[in-house]
Amino acid sequence: QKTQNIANARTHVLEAAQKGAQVVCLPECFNSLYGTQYFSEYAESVPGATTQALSDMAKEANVYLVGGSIPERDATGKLFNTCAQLAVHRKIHLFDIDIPGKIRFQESEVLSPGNSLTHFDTMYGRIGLGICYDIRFPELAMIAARKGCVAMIYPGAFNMATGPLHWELLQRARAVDNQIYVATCSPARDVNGTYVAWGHSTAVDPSGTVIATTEHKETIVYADLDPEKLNEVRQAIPVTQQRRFNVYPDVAAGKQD
Ligand SMILES: O=C(O)CCC(=O)C(=O)O
Repeated sequence: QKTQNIANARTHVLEAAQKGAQVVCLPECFNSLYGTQYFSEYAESVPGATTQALSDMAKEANVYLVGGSIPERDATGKLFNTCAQLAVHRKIHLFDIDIPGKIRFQESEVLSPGNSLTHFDTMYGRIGLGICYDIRFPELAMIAARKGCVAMIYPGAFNMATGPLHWELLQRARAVDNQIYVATCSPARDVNGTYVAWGHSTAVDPSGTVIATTEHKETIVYADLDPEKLNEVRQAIPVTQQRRFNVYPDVAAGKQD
């Protein structure tokens, strides 16, 4: 299954590149099944076999590749949900929720959280990373934007309960608050799986408009990042220059608790 998932990723990365994509993102847990019962079985070291395969396919396709995420096992045996290509981002906020009658999921039963923010530089601008549940925490995108990121990318797998409620809303919120692009990449929906993903990989522009999206089947979603659009939005509604950190010093200081 893992080998097949990696081969499938390679096929799609090459196809995306062939159609002109320059930055490509894979879904959350793209090489494994998603569920606390599966992470240990699929986990591997970073760097490891999957990250090597990602490097190879990025080179072959000649793209910047955001490697979705994979279950990672570190040297001490701890497990993480990790995006491991270009930059290593370990999911900071573990997905622990309990909506009675709908969904209970406790990543923290088996995973440990990452403890640092991640961004990387490309020739198209600086890009920030988060994984799925991380998108619910506006601080990541806010800090990324303040560090000059033009986009946030979130590999993610929302579900049938929270997907319709919040998936698009959160992307548009992160985009409009920070006047950046936001892109998400979800696994396709498998109704026979133990975790049924919402799908709907999407891209949102800095004005908060959805510029590309899809339903729940396997596909590739394409969008253009336009530096002019960033300037236009930031000049028209200049909130990025109008912040008054002296009025909210806690935010300015990046206060923890
Ligand atoms: O925040 C949600 O509703 C879903 C999050 C999730 O599926 C994840 O973090 O993997």
